[in-house]
Amino acid sequence: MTSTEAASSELRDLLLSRIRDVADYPQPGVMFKDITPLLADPVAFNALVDALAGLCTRHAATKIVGLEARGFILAAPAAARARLGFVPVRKAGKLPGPTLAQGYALEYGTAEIEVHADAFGPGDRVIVIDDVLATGGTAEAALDLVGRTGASVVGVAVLLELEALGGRERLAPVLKDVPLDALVVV
Ligand SMILES: O=P(O)(O)OC[C@H]1O[C@H](OP(=O)(O)OP(=O)(O)O)[C@H](O)[C@@H]1O
Ligand SMILES: Nc1ncnc2[nH]cnc12
Repeated sequence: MTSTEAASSELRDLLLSRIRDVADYPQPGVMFKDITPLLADPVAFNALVDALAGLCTRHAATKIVGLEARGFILAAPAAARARLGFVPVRKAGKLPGPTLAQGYALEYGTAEIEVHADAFGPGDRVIVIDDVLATGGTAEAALDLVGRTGASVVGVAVLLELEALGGRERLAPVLKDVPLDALVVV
C-alpha cells in the first residue's frame, strides 16, 4: 500500500479550509468532519472532483464504487468526469438485487452494506471512493464485498483521512500493494 496525501499543498489547504469540525456529533466524543461547506463551494468541489477523477485515470480503473451516502456525492461526479461507470454500494435493503451483503462497525455504530452481485464484469478494475476514512470499517467491508464479486480493487480514494483512528493500518493487510489515496490527512 502506498500514498498518503495525493494532492498538492494548495489543493489540500483549499479542501481542508472548507471542512467544518462539529464537536459531539452524532454522539458525545466524536469530532464530526462536516463536508457540506466544501460541497457548497463550486471551486473547491470542482477541484475535488477533478482530483478524484485524476486518480481514477492514473490507476486505470474501469468502474468507480461510491459508498452510501456521502461517498456517492464524490464518486458519481468523479466517475462521470473520468468517463467511467459508477456502482453504488448501498446500506442494506436499498438495492433490488440479487445482492451480496457485508456487516461492519464504524466510529459511531454498526451497519450493513450491499452491492449488486452482477455489478462488475470480468477484468473490471475498481476504485472505491468515500469521503472519510476513520476506523476503516466501512472501507474494509466494501473491499470485502467487491472482492467477493470477483472484481479487482485497484485503489481506494478518500477526501479525508482521520489518521488517529487507524484506518490505514487496519486496511493494510487487505490492500497489500493497492494504493490508498487520501487528498487530506489530519
Ligand atoms: O472508517 P469508518 O470508521 O468506517 O468511517 C467512515 C465512514 O463513516 C461515514 O459514513 P456513515 O456510515 O456515517 O454514513 P453517511 O455517508 O450515510 O453519512 C463516512 O461517510 C464513511 O463512509
Ligand atoms: N469523525 C467523523 N466525521 C465525519 N464522518 C465520519 N465517519 C466516521 N467518523 C467520522
